[in-house]
Amino acid sequence: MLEVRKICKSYGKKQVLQDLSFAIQSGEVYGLLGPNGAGKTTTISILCGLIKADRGSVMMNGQTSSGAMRSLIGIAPQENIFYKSLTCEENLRFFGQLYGLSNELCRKQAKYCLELVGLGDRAKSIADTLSGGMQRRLSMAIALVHQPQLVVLDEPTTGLDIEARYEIWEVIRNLSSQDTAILLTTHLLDEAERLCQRIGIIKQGSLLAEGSLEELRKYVPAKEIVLVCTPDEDLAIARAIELGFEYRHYGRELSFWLPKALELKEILEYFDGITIDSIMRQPVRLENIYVEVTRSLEVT
Ligand SMILES: Nc1ncnc2c1ncn2[C@@H]1O[C@H](COP(=O)(O)OP(=O)(O)OP(=O)(O)O)[C@@H](O)[C@H]1O
Repeated sequence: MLEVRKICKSYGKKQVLQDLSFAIQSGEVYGLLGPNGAGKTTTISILCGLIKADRGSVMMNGQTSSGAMRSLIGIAPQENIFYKSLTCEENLRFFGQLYGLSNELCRKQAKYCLELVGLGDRAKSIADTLSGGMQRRLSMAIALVHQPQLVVLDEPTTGLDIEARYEIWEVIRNLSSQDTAILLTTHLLDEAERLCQRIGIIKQGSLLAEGSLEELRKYVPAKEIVLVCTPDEDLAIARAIELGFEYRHYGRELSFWLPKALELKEILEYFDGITIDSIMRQPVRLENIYVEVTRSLEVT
C-alpha cells in the first residue's frame, strides 16, 4: 500500500534522511522508532507532502501524485491541530469540508469517526473542555474524516496517563482490524511492542533494523535477561565473562544475557561468592533490542 523508496533529505549541509526505504501493508501497524533527531518527523512530513524529499519516491497504491497522497493519508501530528473553541462535531465537519467532502458526507463522517474513537457522546462538547486523552482521540478522528487508507500517528500517547493510553491503543487496534494501515511513531517501546506488527528502527536517517518482534530478536540472542543489583559489579562482570555471558548496562542497571534458560538457584550458583542485593529475570524486550540496534551505527 505505502512504499517509501530510498528517500534522502538534507537541511543545508546536514543530511537528515539517507536512502530510507520501508513499506506498509493495509491493516498493518508499523512502528517507526528512533532516537531524538533520527528523522521520524521529517519522514512523516515528506509522506504528508509538507516537505519534499531531495531524492527517492513515496507511493500510495502505486500513485505518487501529492493529490493522491493527501486523499489516501491522514495525519494526527504531535501537536493537536483542532480548533479549541469549536465542538468536536464542528471540528470534524470543518476538516471534512477542507478535504472537499459534501455537507452530507461531512455530517455522516463526523458521526462515524467520533464513534470510532469513542467520542460519540461528546459530539457537542467544546474541544477545549475535553481531557488530554479525549483531545488526542479527537485529533485521530480528524485524521480519519476523509476515509484515508493510511493514518500517521505521531507520538499519539505522549504525556497521557495509562487509562488514556489504553483507550488510544484500542482505537488503533480497531482501525487495524478494519484494514486501515497505521504508521506509528513513539518513544514508548512498550507501546510499540504491544501494537506493531512490524517495526523499523532508524538512526541518523538510515534504517538500522526492520521486522516483527520475533524477527528482531536476532539482535539479542539471549533466552532471558537477568538484571542484577550488586555492590561488586566488577567481580560480577568478570564472572559473567568467564561464563561466556554477554553483559550490558541499561542506564545504571547491570544485566546479563543468559544463553539458556536457567533456574534462579543455578544463576545464583554461577555468582557464588559475589554479593548480590537483588536479581530479576525478564524476557528479551523490545527495549533491549532497540538499545542494541541504536548503540551500533551499522546500517543494514
Ligand atoms: N527545518 C529544519 N531545518 C534544519 N534542520 C532540521 C529541520 N527540521 C529538522 N531538522 C533536523 O533534522 C534532524 C531530524 O529531525 P526530526 O525532527 O525529523 O527527528 P525525529 O526523529 O522526529 O526526532 P524527535 O524524536 O525528537 O521528534 C534533527 O537533527 C533536526 O535538528
